[in-house]
Amino acid sequence: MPSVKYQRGDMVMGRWPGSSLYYEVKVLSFDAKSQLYTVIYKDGTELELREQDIKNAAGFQTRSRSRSRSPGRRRSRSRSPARTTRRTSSRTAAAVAAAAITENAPSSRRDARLKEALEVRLSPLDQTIPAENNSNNKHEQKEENNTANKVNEVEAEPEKNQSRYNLRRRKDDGDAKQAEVKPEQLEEKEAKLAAAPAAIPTPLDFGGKIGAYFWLLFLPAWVLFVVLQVNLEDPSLANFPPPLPPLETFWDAQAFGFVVLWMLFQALIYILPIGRLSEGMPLRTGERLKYRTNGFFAILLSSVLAAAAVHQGFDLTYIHSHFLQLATASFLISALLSIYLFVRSRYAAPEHLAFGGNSGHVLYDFFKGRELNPRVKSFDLKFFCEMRPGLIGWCLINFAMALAEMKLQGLDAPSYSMILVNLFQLLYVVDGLWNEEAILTTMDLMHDGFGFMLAFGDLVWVPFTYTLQAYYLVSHPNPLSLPALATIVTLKLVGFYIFRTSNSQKNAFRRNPSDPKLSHLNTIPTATGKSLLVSGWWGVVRHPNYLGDLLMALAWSLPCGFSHLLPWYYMIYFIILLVHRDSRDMTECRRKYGSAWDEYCRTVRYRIIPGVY
Ligand SMILES: NC(=O)C1=CN([C@@H]2O[C@H](COP(=O)(O)OP(=O)(O)OC[C@H]3O[C@@H](n4cnc5c(N)ncnc54)[C@H](OP(=O)(O)O)[C@@H]3O)[C@@H](O)[C@H]2O)C=CC1
Ligand SMILES: CC(C)=CCC[C@@H](C)[C@H]1CC=C2C3=C(CC[C@@]21C)[C@@]1(C)CC[C@H](O)C(C)(C)[C@@H]1CC3
Repeated sequence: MPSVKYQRGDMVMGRWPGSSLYYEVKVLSFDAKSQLYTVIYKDGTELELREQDIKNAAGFQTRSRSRSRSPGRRRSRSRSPARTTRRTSSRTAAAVAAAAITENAPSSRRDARLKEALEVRLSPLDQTIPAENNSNNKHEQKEENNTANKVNEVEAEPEKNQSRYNLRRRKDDGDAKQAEVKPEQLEEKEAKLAAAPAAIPTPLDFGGKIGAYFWLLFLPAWVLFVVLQVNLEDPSLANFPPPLPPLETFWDAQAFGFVVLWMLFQALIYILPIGRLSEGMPLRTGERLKYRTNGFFAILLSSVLAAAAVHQGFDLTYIHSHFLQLATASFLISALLSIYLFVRSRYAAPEHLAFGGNSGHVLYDFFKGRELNPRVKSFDLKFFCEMRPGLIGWCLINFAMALAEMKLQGLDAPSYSMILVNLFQLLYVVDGLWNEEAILTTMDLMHDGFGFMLAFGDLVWVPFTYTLQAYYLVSHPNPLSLPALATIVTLKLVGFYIFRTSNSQKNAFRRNPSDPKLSHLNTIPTATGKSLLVSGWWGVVRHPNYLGDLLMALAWSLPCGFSHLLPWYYMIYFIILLVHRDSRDMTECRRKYGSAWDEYCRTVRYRIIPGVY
């Protein structure tokens, strides 16, 4: 080692990056080029530190009980960033370190330190991950996991340490004078580190606080607008403001009753001990929740119920004639549910909140959702709402629109356009329910809190705006030529193929990275222990599933023709939604995977449309 301040073998105190915690470490080497020391903590964790993050052990006061213990040794009372246990399993070291600061620093210093902590980058050390590992079928052998579990392995067998991390600041923070806090003063607070990721400030999505006000007002207003438009002979954006019906027409006790009954019926099916119990992805706490994935059974039973109702003489066109009242009832239920979710989240343990789910802005948190997986016993509210009442309701409403079209147009059978829209969307929903387990690896289930956005999205937005094409066709017939029909069907099938195979590929890989069926795919390892697919569909664009979904959306609008913009609403909304979702996901993945994500983006250059975007 060249002549530098600390020599190989020196026992010194190393600052845990982004925090004011110092632990005893041994210097392993110094890299003159990067000016970084590689140090090893007592639990076997290796990090790269700058000189100013290292102090002579002599400068620290000693107390026999705990001073010289490494983070990994303080079993009983504290957890260190370096030795997060399974309770904190999916947190990156940077996140943990950031949480440490929120707990330890007085508020005046806290912001500056948090900023610094969030600028820490976690990336794999090149020398521990040979270049050929980067992209040649080396799926990680274990269940996808994380820093914490790796660290646990390290503790058990330090000599087999495969998980080194290189923590560097993105920007040099110049005068980062850290108040030294003695380790023993921090023990109790450290114990809380595992629990506080939601407290880490993350950039606010959706326009932040002001955006939340806007969306809370705009989304219901937009649903009202389109629902009122679709009834008009000539729906247009220019009809603004639309003629509002009298206030009392919005409320209909019977419609409300039907919506409640529908929800209860779906809830009943959900709790039936029929169908698989699937495991969700590991949570921060290391826990894996179980989900009853009997969605396909639910849609079958719902179809039987619908058929029985028609058979018994129930006129399903009621749904068409009471659309506004049913939408109002669903809106009320989603609003009540959102309030319940917000209130219960105040009592939720911090580790149960979504990352960034505690911004401190009441309205923003209410909108975005705080709790990640709110459950009443084993009843998972987010999973249920996302997959059942709204999604299956969407098909029921479409079917009712087909009946309404026949009734109003005096047809013996629904039009081709109506049949296409019904079949295409039914296929989409049935596929989603058949592959219900795959939703457990989507953003909504893994990252997003459950609040107004999703409650309203699932219970109002999906059933009452995704059905607009069918509703539109009831009173705006659009005959289709055979070539047009064949083209639309082909488009739908191509889109569906891309959508399904790419989603299944990712889902299978996340569930079992060493699945032999995927062994031909190349991957990039990340410091979290998870890898990223870099060939197959996920090597074509970064969101192949969005591409397939967009092609399908196109096939849903085409049968409605080009006379009005309204049936194209879904397509336009969907482009905006997916582009925004892609950028949210990029931010989230960059946070999680650091330089490995950048490498993925360099390798797979386009986001959704190859060669275009
Ligand atoms: N009809 C509708 O209204 C909507 C439909 N959708 C559809 O739902 C489906 C799910 O969408 P969504 O949840 O947004 O996104 P994805 O299913 O694409 O999930 C994104 C996550 O996948 C993982 N990932 C990203 N890149 C890779 C890679 N190269 N290799 C392995 N894993 C990777 C990351 O999570 P990690 O690494 O943590 O596993 C990332 O956060 C899509 O098909 C979408 O089209 C979505 C929204 C609305
Ligand atoms: C503007 C607003 C209120 C947005 C909320 C967005 C939600 C409507 C969507 C977010 C992700 C969704 C997914 C589906 C439906 C729409 C929402 C809830 C989905 C269940 C549709 C069926 C698919 O097969 C799917 C399971 C992949 C999909 C998952 C994401």
